[in-house]
Amino acid sequence: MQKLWEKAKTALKKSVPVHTYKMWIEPVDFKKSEEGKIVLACPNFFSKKRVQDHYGALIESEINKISKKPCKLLIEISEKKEAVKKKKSKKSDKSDKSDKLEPDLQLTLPTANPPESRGRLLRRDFTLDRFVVSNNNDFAYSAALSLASREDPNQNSLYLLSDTGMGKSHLSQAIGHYILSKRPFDRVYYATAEDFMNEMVHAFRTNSVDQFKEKYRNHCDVLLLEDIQFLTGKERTQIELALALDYLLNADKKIIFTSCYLPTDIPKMNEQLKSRISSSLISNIDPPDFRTRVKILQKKARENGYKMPRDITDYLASELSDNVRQLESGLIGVTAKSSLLGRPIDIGLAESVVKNITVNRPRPTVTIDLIKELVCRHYNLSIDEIISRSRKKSIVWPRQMAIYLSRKYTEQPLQFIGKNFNRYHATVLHSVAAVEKGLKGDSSVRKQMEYLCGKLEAEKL
Ligand SMILES: Nc1ncnc2c1ncn2[C@@H]1O[C@H](COP(=O)(O)OP(=O)(O)OP(=O)(O)O)[C@@H](O)[C@H]1O
Repeated sequence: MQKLWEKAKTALKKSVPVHTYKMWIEPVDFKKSEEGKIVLACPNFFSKKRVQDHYGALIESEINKISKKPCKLLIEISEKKEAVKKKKSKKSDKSDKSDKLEPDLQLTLPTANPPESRGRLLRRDFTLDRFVVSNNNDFAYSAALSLASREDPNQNSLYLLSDTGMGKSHLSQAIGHYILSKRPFDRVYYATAEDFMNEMVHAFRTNSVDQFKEKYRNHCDVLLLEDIQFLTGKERTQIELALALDYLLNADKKIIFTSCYLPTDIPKMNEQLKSRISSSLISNIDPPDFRTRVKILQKKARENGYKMPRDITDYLASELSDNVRQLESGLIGVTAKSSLLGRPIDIGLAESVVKNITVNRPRPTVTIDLIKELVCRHYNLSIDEIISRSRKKSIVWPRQMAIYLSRKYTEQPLQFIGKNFNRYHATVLHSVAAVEKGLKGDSSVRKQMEYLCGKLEAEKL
């Protein structure tokens, strides 16, 4: 039967994505077999639940295919963990009769003292299990998992890039949890760039610079550093961080940065730091499409025990398209309102919640198409020319103006604007910066802008 499980594992390896196999199936061991039953052992409660819920049927069918007879699958937690759990509960509180293992606690369950806590605490709910993977984020997800599993020895750092509320923090913290679950003694340090700066300033004030440097350079195995764009213009902090990164990268440590800007688009960032950060694998998280938004809402509703009718998740997903944070706010709003007012969850209730969330949105009368038309008319170009690959100055400048106006008036994500002009979102940022520069130093640019804005404002009214 042991052999049967090994064979089934080989078959499963071909039928699920690599990261799924590595994370969930590979750690499962054969435990025993009984009359018509096979018992497998998972390393902890969390993986047991995941394997059972998501892959149980698939595993059972592979086993049946190989053994050519029906075999019932049972999944248990491996005895090693059980022994640790029992020892722990005996030691801690004898009066506590509860044998239930809280799902969240299993994330680390080290067998001895874990390393001292460093930086901010990881949010307990920001786990891989709760992260919906879809076409908007699958590359970022796979890259993060590959970094955490040390699949590619040359990949030591990852840069997660997205507009606000798209899941950068969730994914980076989930990787922190994942690493701790696999290697409980890794020193995972989670901080924002602002935390880093504050700690540095504090160290200088209190004559403890050496400890500060030591901590980041020699006592950290994994650094999760959020909101790198905060360091714009913070020269001293940039120098210190660049030095710390040298130490970490030379020592093969793992780093995940998050930001809403590309490293090269962060203004006032010194070249040393920029080049170190730019050597990371840069992975975008795009805005989720409608189907993904529905999936996220359904998953979050399930996790929180909310009963959410399908027409309501569809409605919320179609109305709340800015980011995932907004979706969550819709979900919480609907359930809170329903329970506080004792009203059933229906479209009327959902509409009243959505109205409050979108109340500050500019009226969506100005569209990218309208901006393109206006700018083309003003500069005497065709729509084809403005979205072409042409680098002619007479086309590049109007294109940059149109992109700038799209950013200013439509509140569409960078990627979406980029797509409308056949460009990557980095070009959008570049165009916005170029126009801003022109507005500062060139009165003719200001005049052009005033004219175009006047036209668009009139359109809005
Ligand atoms: N793919 C996803 N699956 C499940 N939840 C998600 C997903 N993406 C985002 N979320 C949820 O949306 C909320 C916002 O995500 P998060 O804080 O990670 O965004 P962010 O990109 O780091 O935003 P910011 O740049 O503003 O810090 C979180 O509650 C997170 O759980």
